Amino acid sequence: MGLKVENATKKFGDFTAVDNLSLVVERGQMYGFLGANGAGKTTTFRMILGLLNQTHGTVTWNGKPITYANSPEIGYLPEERGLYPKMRVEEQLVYLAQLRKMPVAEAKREVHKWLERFEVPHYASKKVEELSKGNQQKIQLIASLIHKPSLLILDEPFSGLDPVNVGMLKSAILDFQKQGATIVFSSHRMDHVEELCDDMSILDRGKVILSGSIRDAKRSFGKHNVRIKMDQDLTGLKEIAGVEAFTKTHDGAVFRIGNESIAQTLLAASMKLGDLRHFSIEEPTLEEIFVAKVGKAHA
Ligand SMILES: Nc1ncnc2c1ncn2[C@@H]1O[C@H](COP(=O)(O)OP(=O)(O)OP(=O)(O)O)[C@@H](O)[C@H]1O
Repeated sequence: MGLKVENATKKFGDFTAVDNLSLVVERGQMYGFLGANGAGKTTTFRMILGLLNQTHGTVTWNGKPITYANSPEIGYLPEERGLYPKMRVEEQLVYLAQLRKMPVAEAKREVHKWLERFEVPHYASKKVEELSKGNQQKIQLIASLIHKPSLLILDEPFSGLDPVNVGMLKSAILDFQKQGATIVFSSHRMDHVEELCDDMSILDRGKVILSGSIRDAKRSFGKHNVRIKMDQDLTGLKEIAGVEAFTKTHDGAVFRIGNESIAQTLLAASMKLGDLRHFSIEEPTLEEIFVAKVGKAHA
């Protein structure tokens, strides 16, 4: 059960935007969908939602194809956003909830609950076009989940938001997952995906090039980062055999190593330079894995 995409392919003329893509998202999971610009994320979402017909393949939600009948179970925050600029916020959200079979009184209660939660209760009677981009995004998120869907698909939900609003939307999405929803979201921000998801897929030119748990991806990547904080210049240590990358930071440096034994060499060498304030061996970040995998696929 859950969301199952099997061998989905989408061609636009001769161009294959999504190529034989398969993925499974278990019920209750928060799943990250990553890929460079044009990799095929939005096209995949549109196929899942039935907004685009796939050239081949099948999509099911809890064992059934997604059709008009089960569409109230689904929520979608589209990349191109889809609010009516001239319509007032409350009127619009209630209308959208009703389309997904929610009774008016309940929809009104939910609208006010969400506007309060997002600290914009006074926007209920404003037209969408009067709101800033970030505040429109809050309304768009409310529109996608007000009817309490069991599957929520979010295309870049945090783009264009300031850090306070990112935090607000993240916590709302996490709470929604805790209530049992299955959530799939795309993002170019690997740190958001790392923070929120256990599992993910990385898409490149329409194909899945890495998928599974983020923890496994980190373990199998076989690289570590050594972070050293000290006042002395650490540039010379990048010449140590086994150091694959070196990044200066405001308070020291980070060294990428392919073998953990190099960490001991770095520790000994840095202690010779002076007083060490901090030394740690860190897992690779999802961003490093993404850059390495997508870069390798293009080499
Ligand atoms: N209607 C269409 N007709 C022709 N080509 C299309 C159409 N929609 C998308 N494409 C192409 O399919 C590819 C995948 O696009 P898609 O929007 O799915 O990528 P994406 O991963 O969502 O990108 P981004 O991160 O930039 O939003 C792109 O090369 C795009 O130009």
